Amino acid sequence: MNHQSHDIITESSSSWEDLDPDEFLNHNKTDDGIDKNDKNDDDDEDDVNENDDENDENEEEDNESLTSWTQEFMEHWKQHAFAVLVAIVATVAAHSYKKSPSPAVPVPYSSSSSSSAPTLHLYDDAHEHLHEYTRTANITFCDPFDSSKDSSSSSSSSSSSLKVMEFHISNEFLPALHAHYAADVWQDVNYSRVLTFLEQLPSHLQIKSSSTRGLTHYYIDPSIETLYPYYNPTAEAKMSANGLETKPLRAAHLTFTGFGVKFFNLSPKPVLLYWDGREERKVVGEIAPFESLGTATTPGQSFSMTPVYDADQVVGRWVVTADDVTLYFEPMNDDQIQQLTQQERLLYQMQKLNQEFAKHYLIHSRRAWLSQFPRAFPLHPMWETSYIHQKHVYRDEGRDYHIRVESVLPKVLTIPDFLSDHECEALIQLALHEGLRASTVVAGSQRTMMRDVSTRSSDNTWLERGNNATSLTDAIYRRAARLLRLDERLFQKPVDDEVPAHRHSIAESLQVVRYRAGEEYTAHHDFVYPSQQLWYQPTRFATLLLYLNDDFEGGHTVFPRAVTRDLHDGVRIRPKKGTAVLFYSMLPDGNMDDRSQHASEPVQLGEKFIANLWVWEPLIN
Ligand SMILES: O=C(O)CCC(=O)C(=O)O
Ligand SMILES: [Fe+2]
Repeated sequence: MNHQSHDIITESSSSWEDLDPDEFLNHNKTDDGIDKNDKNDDDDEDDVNENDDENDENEEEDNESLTSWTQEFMEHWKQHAFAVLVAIVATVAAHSYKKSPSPAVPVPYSSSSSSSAPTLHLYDDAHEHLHEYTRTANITFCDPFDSSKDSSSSSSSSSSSLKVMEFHISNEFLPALHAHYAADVWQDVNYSRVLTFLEQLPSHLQIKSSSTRGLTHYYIDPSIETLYPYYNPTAEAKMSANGLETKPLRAAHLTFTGFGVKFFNLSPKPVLLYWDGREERKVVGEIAPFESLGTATTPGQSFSMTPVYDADQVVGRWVVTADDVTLYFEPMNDDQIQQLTQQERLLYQMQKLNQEFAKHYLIHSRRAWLSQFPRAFPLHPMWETSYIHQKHVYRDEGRDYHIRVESVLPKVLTIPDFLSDHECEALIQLALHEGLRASTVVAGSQRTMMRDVSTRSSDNTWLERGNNATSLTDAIYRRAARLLRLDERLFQKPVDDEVPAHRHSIAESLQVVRYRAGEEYTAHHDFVYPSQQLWYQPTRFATLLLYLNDDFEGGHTVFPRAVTRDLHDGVRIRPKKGTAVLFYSMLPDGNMDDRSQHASEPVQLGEKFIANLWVWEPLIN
């Protein structure tokens, strides 16, 4: 069985330093021969409560197997050095899987069909895309004393948008790191085993200094020149007093100033987060102890926090700016931290570990870390978005589909004629038949749904695949899977009572939305912020937005933060019946893409119909 190596090096070793980034990136995909414990893959689908029950039942058995597990864990880490060696070989083969193909020299406005034929990722069964999953897949650790080489500068690959980065973890947070590695060995989907056996979590790191050095990769924003490879500064030169001056390319200054913020509750009590308006405050959501909650906002906005059961006692207030978007409610002093239960202390440390990583990520990438460390890089493939207006063509069921890159930062692509007129009309009829209800937005770390007309004023309904006695939705799911280059079986719902459940889905039901005149969806992100206790860190990875009509005015889809040379309002897409918009909410380094923020402008006249198909990574929550 394949399992990724856990790359904590306790003794001075130069082997990892010699890896180039490609090797480093993939060397976790090593068969190190360690058997995982008995947890069946089918457990992946269990929800949190089911897992709790199962854990109670298995507690005795678990206690017995703990010693052998500990040995296994020890063995596992000892084999590290060997794993690295094997990995160097393995990476050559694995190279193409994790990395986007080397960008060919861009040819402006031409079809690049031959280089972009879709490779479908087919699996023997629908779980296979997770067989090698570990949460720590893309990090590795090394001896802090071995500074014989400066890893951060040595290994960046010109063909890759990912660059090696070094980060440091204070030793006080090492138990949290051990917990994540233990979760990998246990495949502990909700950390219930980790939290039950935390006294026995092995601590194998013999660290002699005050911090541990780790390595991972971060995504580098392509430069503005990269986005316009066909830009000719000489052709656009202008006359000045001293003669001809070439015009450098500059990114347009954006009028929209919004961004995502993430609030952390580093206290053992649940709290409520509020958005403070001039006259009233609105609940954004509840944040469970040691959990977080994110939302989209604008500079100068005030947020406040109260205990759940005392709305008058404000315990924190923040006026947000784009420079500081991860905000902590951290009321405990050292004594209070010591008084926490062991479970609470571990959860606290896990958040502190994430915070420490986030600082390093920000320094390197200049982006806020909105995911939870450790977060594996996305397993799903992404279409190459090397430059604006790049084109791809792929063939599906006997016809060509043309893709055009609308934006690189964020990654937005359009596919005209993805649906036929007849399919668009049939989907609208199906939705009307099902009945449309007031749209809601996700709120709180418990992810409850709330109506908020000031944000999203539309109506919607959900169309399940196959459950509508029609092959229409089924055909759309199949086509969407092929566009995303994913096995269409990953888009199937588990069949009720199927034992063992051979399927799980990474796609939500199709959501048909209707906007009437005046209705809109203000700038938001489609990704969600998963609990730090979820091993898979499930979140929305990509959105496929389908325009079902265009006989209305207004209602453009806007990416107000898209980087271009001249569009101050970002990229605006005029709805066209049958066109699909595909955009990614994640970056290749596992971070959420803050720039993926988007909106539906108000409809001015008539009614706008769209369908959303959300695809999750690495699986649906
Ligand atoms: O209607 C649109 O153009 C955007 C819809 C959207 O962003 C959503 O439903 O999440
Ligand atoms: Fe959206």
